[in-house]
Amino acid sequence: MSYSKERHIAELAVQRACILTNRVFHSRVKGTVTKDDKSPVTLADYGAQALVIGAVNKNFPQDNIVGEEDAEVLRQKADVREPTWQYVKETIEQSQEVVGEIGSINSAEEMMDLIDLGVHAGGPTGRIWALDPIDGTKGFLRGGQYAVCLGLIVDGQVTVGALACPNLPVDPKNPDGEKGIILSAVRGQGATLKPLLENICADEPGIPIKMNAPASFADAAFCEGVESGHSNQGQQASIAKKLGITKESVRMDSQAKYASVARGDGDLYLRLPTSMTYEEKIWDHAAGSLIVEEAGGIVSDVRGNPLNFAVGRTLKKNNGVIAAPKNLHAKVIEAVKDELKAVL
Ligand SMILES: Nc1ncnc2c1ncn2[C@@H]1O[C@H](COP(=O)(O)OS(=O)(=O)O)[C@@H](OP(=O)(O)O)[C@H]1O
Ligand SMILES: [Mg+2]
Ligand SMILES: [Mg+2]
Ligand SMILES: [Mg+2]
Repeated sequence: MSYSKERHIAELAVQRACILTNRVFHSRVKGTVTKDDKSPVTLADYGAQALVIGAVNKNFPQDNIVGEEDAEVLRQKADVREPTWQYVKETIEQSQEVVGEIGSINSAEEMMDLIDLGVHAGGPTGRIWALDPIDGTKGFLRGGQYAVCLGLIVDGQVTVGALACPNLPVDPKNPDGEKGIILSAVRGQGATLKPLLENICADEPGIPIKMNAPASFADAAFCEGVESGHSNQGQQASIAKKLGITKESVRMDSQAKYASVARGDGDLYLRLPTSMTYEEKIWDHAAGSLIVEEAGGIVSDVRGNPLNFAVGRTLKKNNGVIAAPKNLHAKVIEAVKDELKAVL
């Protein structure tokens, strides 16, 4: 199968969601709510989830969806529901040209029902879309990196991925220049990049991207997360030292890290667990990991095993994530295993 329709719809869906997230970012009211796990969610996360699921459901009504958010707060709190609905409505009005392809949403009730289609349990069979409506919500709130991330898992394997990164520069050599890129991939067909424009433009073909293949670690740069609670930065620094990496790490939020290594801004992505009981979520890695693999890299857990997307809403068979060029991955895993020998 070519999966060209799935890729096209995924690209349109994440682009439309970014119109909403951008509007919310530039407004005073973000409607931030703290979830049970103490992490933040904003009305932009809810609005983006409704818009993306609307697009998926219109085109692939039989498919299952695993989305990070649910509509419980919106059903209880009119002061979160109403502004979210206003943003969703305005975003659809502002992107009329794609309503024919990715649909409209006609009421706050319908918006909440769409958000709640993301409850699927995941698993080894069938077609399952994994959606992170805003990955890096903390980064989004800080004005840092964030991403709208959508992956299609077919019989347990990530097969299509689209990643919109509104705050990554179009030209990495000009970090203060124009911002916003969209990356996508289909397994076996490579990964591409194009600018994320204000007016949705999905017919533009993307430019194929390739990861770097640095000859040695002395030339390599690694990226890691910003939040010290999300990955073990101390151990990451120690691994970098063991490998002979001399450059400072680049810290950024969200799957923008996968995007950066996929297009060659950086070479490695290290995400060592802060706790061996934390289960990474499939929506935090589906799209990004496929894009890195299709750009020529290897993505694994800290033991070197492939990420297993077939076991539910989390990657419970894995710990941590390592993304590296093919020629360096085995050496990185050796250093990681040495660093973690007390717990592995
Ligand atoms: N303890 C722990 N360990 C690992 N990961 C965790 C943890 N707690 C939360 N999360 C998830 O981290 C997601 C954000 O990842 P980032 O790469 O942006 O983290 S970082 O802020 O750059 O460090 C974040 O995704 P969003 O909620 O979509 O922002 C969470 O799903
Ligand atoms: Mg979250
Ligand atoms: Mg996330
Ligand atoms: Mg999220």
